[in-house]
Amino acid sequence: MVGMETYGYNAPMSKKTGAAYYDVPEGVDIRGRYDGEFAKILTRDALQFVAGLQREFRNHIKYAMECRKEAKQRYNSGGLPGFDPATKYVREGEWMCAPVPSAVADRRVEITGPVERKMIINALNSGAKVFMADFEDSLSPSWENLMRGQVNLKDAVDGTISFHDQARNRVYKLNDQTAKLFVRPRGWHLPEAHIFIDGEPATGCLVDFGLYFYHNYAAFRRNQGEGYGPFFYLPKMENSREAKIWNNVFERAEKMAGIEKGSIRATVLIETLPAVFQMDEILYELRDHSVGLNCGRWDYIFSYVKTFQSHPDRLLPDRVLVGMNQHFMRSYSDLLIRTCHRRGVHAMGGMAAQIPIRDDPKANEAALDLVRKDKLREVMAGHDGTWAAHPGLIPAIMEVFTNNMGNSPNLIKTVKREDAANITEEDLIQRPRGVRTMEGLRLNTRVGIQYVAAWLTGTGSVPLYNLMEDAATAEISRVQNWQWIKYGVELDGDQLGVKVTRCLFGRVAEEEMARIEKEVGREKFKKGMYAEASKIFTRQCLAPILDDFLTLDAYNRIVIHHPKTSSKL
Ligand SMILES: CC(=O)SCCNC(=O)CCNC(=O)[C@H](O)C(C)(C)COP(=O)(O)OP(=O)(O)OC[C@H]1O[C@@H](n2cnc3c(N)ncnc32)[C@H](O)[C@@H]1OP(=O)(O)O
Ligand SMILES: O=CC(=O)O
Ligand SMILES: [Mg+2]
Repeated sequence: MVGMETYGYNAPMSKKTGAAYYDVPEGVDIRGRYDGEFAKILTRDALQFVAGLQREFRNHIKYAMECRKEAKQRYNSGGLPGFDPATKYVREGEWMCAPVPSAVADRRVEITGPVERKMIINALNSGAKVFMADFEDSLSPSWENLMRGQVNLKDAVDGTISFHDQARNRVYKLNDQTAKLFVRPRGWHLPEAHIFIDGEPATGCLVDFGLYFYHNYAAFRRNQGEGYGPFFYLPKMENSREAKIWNNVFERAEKMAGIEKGSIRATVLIETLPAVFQMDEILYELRDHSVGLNCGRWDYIFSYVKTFQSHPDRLLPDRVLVGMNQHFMRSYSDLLIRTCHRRGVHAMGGMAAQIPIRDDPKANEAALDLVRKDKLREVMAGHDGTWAAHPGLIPAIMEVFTNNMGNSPNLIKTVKREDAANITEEDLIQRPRGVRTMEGLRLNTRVGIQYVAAWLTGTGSVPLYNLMEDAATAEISRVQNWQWIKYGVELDGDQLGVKVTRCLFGRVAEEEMARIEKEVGREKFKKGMYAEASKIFTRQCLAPILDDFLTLDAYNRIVIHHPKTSSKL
């Protein structure tokens, strides 16, 4: 029998097995591993709150997911996404979002990263104005990662977080001045298979939001938000009806906490193609709770392919060629700026994928230069701030924004971008230009497999070939391969007339696996999950019907139920 102290003081213990289990409210069942630290998060009251959210909103969420399917069918039958005539009055109406709280008026550089303990401390200390703590693109959503993430965030908000790196004998603690914390829960589509509510897996984002909100709203408002908060980033929405659900979730949370309506604030990532036609509508639904929109450029590219999966006339060139200089990407960023500033909130830029290259000063300078150029384009266009993937990039990005923003904390009032009012539906979906090459196919495959291998072993963002890779960038590799195979595209950049076939892809996948083994070394390759990753990735690239998300299939491989030590339904 395991001792009580291992499990935390008040843990209920099974008479039969002597094992501790979570104390859950009626209808809630926890199937994840028991841990005394997790039990401080998974309290009866916090779970009651999450279950309340699930019960109130589950039918709305199901309906919203059904609507996504309907829209997909329309696009798959040749339809194009566009502005909704029924909500013209919202787009043309004169209304404003609630004023931006002063605690987050200045967001010129935001660092992002998974909710890992050391990274949270480093990010909060990084000198960035905001830290976006991520349960999404950069986190592999294992039970351990999610629950440790909640523990870490609670300690961070309390100000007590520390980390002892034993190998380096270094202790990490928070500085006096830290970045403001935003938390990004998962997207609506992801279930949390370790928590069942009324016999069904909980909605992942309601678990992330609910547990974090419940445990932190009071301390956050005291220590971070100057009376506002907590603050959130909301990912992967496709339609304003999804924003409306979030708005209702926020109102319910505020009521439970007894705090003013409009306390919670959120920035929505515009990172699906359908959502770019709904930006006003999304802000409108969240107008009491909004602090802007963000150009989630990587998922946006993924969504372009997904939306046009049945449109062989809109195939992507090599992934490296799909940047912000493509007309459809620039139009999206410009319209986002105009929309946000017209409604009085931040228009945030996106992530440059470059990271510092430690062992090659020349390559490092070239990477930094690309980041500077990308950020200069953003600030000159009117973005109020942007994302950094790594603390080493912050000084350069800060300098670019500070030198070009004047003295104000943001550009909301000063850069209106009225010219962007002329952006048309066609501008927003214009075919990307560029060539396709064998190296493009190979790189997608090599990156996709290595990313999935990392994800299966608990790491959701990795450095690969000097770039940051996460779930969004890996999705581009997957769907681009799928699209090229499905339509048998010619690799026109190589001038060899080679067409992408299932057979060619099979050979490429084999050869790239051999290359990965060589690069990572035989030992690591054997111990890692490369074979499983290759199976998942290649199956999805070859699937007759495109899977909606890479991580939905892979998720089944990281779910670990512990029926003996968990709670009882
Ligand atoms: C498409 C999107 O959604 S973008 C947003 C989601 N993606 C992300 O947030 C990616 C965030 N970035 C990362 O995860 C990391 O930077 C990686 C994986 C790309 C590279 O990480 P590493 O290989 O650890 O980088 P590196 O070894 O250079 O790190 C140096 C130090 O910086 C820290 N660091 C690196 N990135 C971050 C970060 N984003 N936040 C905080 N600290 C960081 C490391 O922890 C390390 O700290 P230490 O010196 O105290 O040990
Ligand atoms: O979440 C950000 C993105 O680019 O995707
Ligand atoms: Mg994203």
